Amino acid sequence: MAIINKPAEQFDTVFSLNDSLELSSHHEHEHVQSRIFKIIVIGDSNVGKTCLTYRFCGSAFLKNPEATIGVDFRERTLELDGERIKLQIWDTAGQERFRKSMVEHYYRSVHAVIFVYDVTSLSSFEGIPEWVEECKRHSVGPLVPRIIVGNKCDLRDRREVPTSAAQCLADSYNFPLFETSAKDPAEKEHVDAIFLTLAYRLKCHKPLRLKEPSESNMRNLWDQREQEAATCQC
Ligand SMILES: Nc1nc2c(ncn2[C@@H]2O[C@H](COP(=O)(O)OP(=O)(O)OP(=O)(O)O)[C@@H](O)[C@H]2O)c(=O)[nH]1
Repeated sequence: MAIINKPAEQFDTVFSLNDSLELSSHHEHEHVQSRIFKIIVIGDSNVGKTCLTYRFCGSAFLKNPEATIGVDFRERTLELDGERIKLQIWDTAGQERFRKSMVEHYYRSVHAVIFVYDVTSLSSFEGIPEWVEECKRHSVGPLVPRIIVGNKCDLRDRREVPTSAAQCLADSYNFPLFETSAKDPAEKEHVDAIFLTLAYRLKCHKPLRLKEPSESNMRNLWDQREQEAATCQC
């Protein structure tokens, strides 16, 4: 199952699997400039944020992911209607102790947000409003596109969050809702659709060329992440 709703005023283009679309690795055509968009993926620990981003950027299902410490960066370049769009995806840590020093970085200059919950975990779904609040506290404005994603739909017998409840919540925020599975290979296109929906939305509404974060900024973040991993007591 993929796109559940599509409120027109929030998302005037929702990616359809029939749209013609070219995807390319970011190693190709390095000389061609792309517009770059930062997307953060947030939600409770263990809901599958890493697996979803890995599925989108690397195609496969990541079998034994470790808890994210700080942040992991992945990116994928798309060609949409002849324009190159680079999605820089920030896979954030769900565990509070691994987020602490990074939170400000997550939200700085963010272009879109994906909230993830696990359909087999009611508490992860009930946590979504708190994640929405956290975005607000960090000044993520109302025009920043947001999507709610229910992951792990392959675990049909263990579902705790009915689609109707999720739809209700999504409607209350006027965010699109997707349900999918990072694990089920048949859902790969639907995982793509989540990111592509955002890419289309960003492409159509952000005409400015955005600056890519400098190499040194990215290095600083990585250094911070390494330090956190080294001092972690777990
Ligand atoms: N059955 C099933 N398991 C999944 C799916 N996605 C992720 N998992 C499993 O859920 C667990 C957590 O996945 P992660 O992607 O590491 O979760 P996360 O949200 O990034 O966790 P943190 O890094 O702690 O925030 C792993 O054991 C995955 O194998 C899915 O779609 N279906």
